[in-house]
This record gives sequence, C-alpha cells and structure tokens, in this order.
Amino acid sequence: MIELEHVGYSYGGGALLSDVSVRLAPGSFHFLTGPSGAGKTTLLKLCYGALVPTSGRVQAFDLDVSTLDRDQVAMMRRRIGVVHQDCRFLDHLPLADNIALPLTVSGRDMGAENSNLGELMNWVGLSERADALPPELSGGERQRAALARAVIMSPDLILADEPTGNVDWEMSQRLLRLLLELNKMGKTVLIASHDLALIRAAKSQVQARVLRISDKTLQLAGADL
Ligand SMILES: Nc1ncnc2c1ncn2[C@@H]1O[C@H](COP(=O)(O)OP(=O)(O)OP(=O)(O)O)[C@@H](O)[C@H]1O
Repeated sequence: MIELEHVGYSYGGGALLSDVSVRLAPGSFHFLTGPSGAGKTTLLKLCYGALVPTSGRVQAFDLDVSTLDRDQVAMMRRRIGVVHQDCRFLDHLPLADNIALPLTVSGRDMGAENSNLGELMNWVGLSERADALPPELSGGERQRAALARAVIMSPDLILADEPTGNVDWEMSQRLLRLLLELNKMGKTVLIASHDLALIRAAKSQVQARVLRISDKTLQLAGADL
C-alpha cells in the first residue's frame, strides 16, 4: 500500500530522516512514535506526497510519488485520509460543511452524499453539533470532526497525526475505538503519537506494529511497549 525505501529527508540543513525503510501492508495497524521534533509529521507528509524525499523512494499504491503528475497526486490523496495535528477547520463554516468539504472540493453530488454525511456525524457522535461553528467546539469534538472529515471520501489508508492530543483519557479511548473500527473495516491505519498509554491500550486490542524514529531512522519498537 505504502512503501518507503531508504528514504532520507532534509528541510535544507542537515538530514532530519535518513535511510528510512518501511512497508504498510493493506489492513495493517501501525503507531509511529519518537521524541518531539524527531520527524513524525514529516514522515506522514512523505507518505501522502506533501513532501518528496531528498533521497530514496516512496511508493503509494504501487506508484512512485515523486513521478506523479498533479492529477495522479490528487487521485492518490483521495485514497488517503489525513487527520492533521492542528485539525484546520474553516471557522466561518458550520461543522457539517467542514466535514463535507472534501466532497464539495472534489465536486461530488451533495444531495446523494447527504445520508453518508449524516451517518458519519452520527458515528463520531456529532449529529447534534452539525450547525456549530469550529471555534465553539471542545478539543474532543474537534478531534472527532477531524477524523470524520478524513474518512468521508472512504480512503484506504488513514494517517492520523496525534489524533488524541489535548483530550482526556476517556476521549482518547473513544477516538482509539473509532480508529480500531476503521481498521476492522479493512482500512490501513498509521497513528503518530507520543501517548504510550494509548499505544499499550491499542496493543491489547489489535495487532499493532510500533515504529519509533530514533537517530534519524525508523526502528521497530521492542516488546517493552
Ligand atoms: N517546513 C519546515 N521547514 C523547516 N523545518 C521544518 C519544517 N517543518 C518541520 N521542520 C523541522 O523539522 C523537525 C521535525 O519536525 P516534525 O514536525 O516532523 O516533528 P515531530 O516528530 O512531528 O514533532 P512533534 O512531536 O513535536 O509534533 C523539527 O525540528 C521542525 O522544526
């Protein structure tokens, strides 16, 4: 599904990532961990083609992302749902419209899609908040809305960047349950997280691989996690 082969990345100074190789198989569940600034967000961006590697190769759905034209990049991104660390909503649009934005942008018929939107808002427990504006939402509501927006195009792969940042334990468990449900539906899931308690909770429920960025490269974390 996604494969990084000997990937290196630099923002212009020294190398941030070096010789990173990993394969996310269809239907797998992964965590990505490592200290703040180690390059977790950067690695996710390399996976969805927002950044092109300085060295090595990223293959997404059997295509080399650095060789794709604009249309192919757009097609590839439709298959990947991203939950951004900062959620990024349009503050003047009601929540339902924010969640539906990927559909609107891609020109899908909203009449036909409305029941999907309703089901999705119900699934994340936000049906009652459809008309709320993003600044009125709690942290947990924002994170669930960001997850709903990431999956509205029915992606095959979900990349979630600290999806439980700034929420309490109960809410982080609720978000984890949603991500586990998506995985049970056959979606591949990669979660960047500092939250070791969350990773341990997930590992008791799903066969998850934990990858850690250390010394600029990616290592499989040991059984201590
Ligand atoms: N656009 C950019 N230009 C230059 N440097 C950047 C850019 N984006 C990130 N960096 C730097 O790259 C390093 C890795 O950033 P990144 O956000 O990938 O780390 P992270 O592991 O996700 O951190 P955190 O856990 O704090 O979110 C940091 O030192 C950051 O300042």
